[in-house]
Amino acid sequence: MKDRARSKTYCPIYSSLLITRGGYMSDTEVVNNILLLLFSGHDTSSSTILMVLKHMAEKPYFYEEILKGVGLLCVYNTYTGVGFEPVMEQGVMMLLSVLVIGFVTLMVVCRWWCCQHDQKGLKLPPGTMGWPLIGETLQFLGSNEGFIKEKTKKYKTEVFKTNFLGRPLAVFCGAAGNKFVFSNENRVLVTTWPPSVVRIFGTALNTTTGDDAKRTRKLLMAFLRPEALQKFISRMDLVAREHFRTHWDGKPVVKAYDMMKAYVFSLACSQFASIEREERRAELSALFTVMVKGLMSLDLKIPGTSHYKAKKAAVALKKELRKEMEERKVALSEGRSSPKQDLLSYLLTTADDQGGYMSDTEVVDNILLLLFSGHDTSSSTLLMVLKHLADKPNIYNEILREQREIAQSKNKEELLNWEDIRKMKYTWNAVCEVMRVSPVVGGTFRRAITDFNYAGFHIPKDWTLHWSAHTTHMTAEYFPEPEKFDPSRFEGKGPPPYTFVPFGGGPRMCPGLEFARAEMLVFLHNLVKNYKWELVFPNEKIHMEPLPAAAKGLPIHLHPHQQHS
Ligand code: HEM
Repeated sequence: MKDRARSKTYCPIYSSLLITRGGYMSDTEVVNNILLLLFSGHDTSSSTILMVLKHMAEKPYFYEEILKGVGLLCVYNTYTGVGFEPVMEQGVMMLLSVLVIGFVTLMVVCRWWCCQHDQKGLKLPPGTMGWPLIGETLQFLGSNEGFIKEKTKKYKTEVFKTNFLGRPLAVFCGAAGNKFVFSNENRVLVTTWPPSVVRIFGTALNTTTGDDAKRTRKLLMAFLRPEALQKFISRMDLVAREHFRTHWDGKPVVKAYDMMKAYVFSLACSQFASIEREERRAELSALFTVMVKGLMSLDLKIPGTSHYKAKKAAVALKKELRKEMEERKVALSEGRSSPKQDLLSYLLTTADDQGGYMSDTEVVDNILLLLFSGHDTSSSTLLMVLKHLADKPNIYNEILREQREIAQSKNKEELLNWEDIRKMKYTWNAVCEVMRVSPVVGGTFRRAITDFNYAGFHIPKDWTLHWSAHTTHMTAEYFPEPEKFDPSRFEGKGPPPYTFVPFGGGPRMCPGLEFARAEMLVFLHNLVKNYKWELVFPNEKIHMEPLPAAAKGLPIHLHPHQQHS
């Protein structure tokens, strides 16, 4: 509060409220008093003026009395019913009109000032706060990409403000905005999620900050970094081959999105918790589908609503994962499981830098988070890849050429290895181009932990902040002819830093990037070398749930290559 006294430029209306008898009003008092004054200003004076006009119309010598210099008394008397006779003259009407217009203008200017400046009178980013309570939540959620594009075009600034879920939100635009957000974690901002999401994930990495997050990330990265993943590539290929044998081979039409979800979830189950039985994975997957669907919905605490169902599904999932964990502890103690078997064993047996171990709750919450991440992100990205490749035969043919070369360099039974993944350069560039034009995560949120300035604007503490992939990816300055699909953009050094951000950036960057890259490339290798495809419904609707999902499961006609040739 002392800062307020130091500020030289605060709004004149606010200033008297902020400094009183050597102490300061609390923020709540300030806001309540401003509300009271605006309310009083809104009705009392206008009602009085209304009465004046009414009496003027009825009482003839009212105007003369005002002219005699007893205006205030007249107003009072008029209000209390003491009578005058009407003498309506143009001069009085003008005087009153000026008063009314002046009053209304003052109110409008005050409202504008309050919207443009914070309590200290510092300049906030441009933008509108929408409707009371809901702000611009519906527009933001409805078309995140369109909303941000429109605002960026309108304000032409690196940051604009809006109101999301009843809270002020600053949206950072372009590479400079991304750089600021990704470089200032724990200094001026921290990652944030709605309380309903925090309650579901509990102690997992995405909901922790500061040293707790660093410690958890370090433990997870030991398992997810490229060096550690290398030995799992053959296992991924094995899962992929089995998946194609069971769900694709010999079928003329396949619901590709549903199948890809099953594939990535099988992999996550296998790599993270060695859950291998198909029926068990199906049970867990059904629970995940409910959880993911209601994760970001309003926490209404009413049975039947989607968040209520999501919470119940999360409780059931944690119960199942706890069972897996208890069985694993026994297996580890009896020597039936190795500490390196999968992520579950690794987290149970590996100490952090201080020699401490994750608690059981942390282990379960983090496995839940990784299974959740593995359940939807990569399958949504693959969905977009299949849609793009279906109508871009040139790109498909280049990928086929690369994948055939890799397949022909091995005998039929030999599984893929890390070196093969490294050779899939063109395929990865094409996937990157898909993620540029259709990123499945449009951006995430942070919270300001202190007041700060950005691009000449003041961002108050506790505001929510948002970085956006869509707008950056479609900026002609970074990606010439942004609408054109061109995988060669990623050749050589690729795009400049902070311009291509499908996995976020900085200390909160997606730790599953390498895992996702490997699982998507292994899948595409097995798909493209065997099949070409056509979309059954070329205009099939894509829903946001909250990640892109195909409304009908993306049915495709499969054309095996032998048939073609
Ligand atoms: C194509 C697939 C994927 C995409 C596009 C993606 C994208 C992202 C993005 C944008 C973030 C937020 C970064 C930020 O806030 O700066 C994130 C966070 C995260 N992702 Fe991924 N992800 C993918 C796959 C995966 C996979 C397969 C895993 C698990 C192995 C995973 C695990 C995580 C975790 C644990 C976080 C939270 C990190 C933190 O809060 O520190 N992701 N991901």
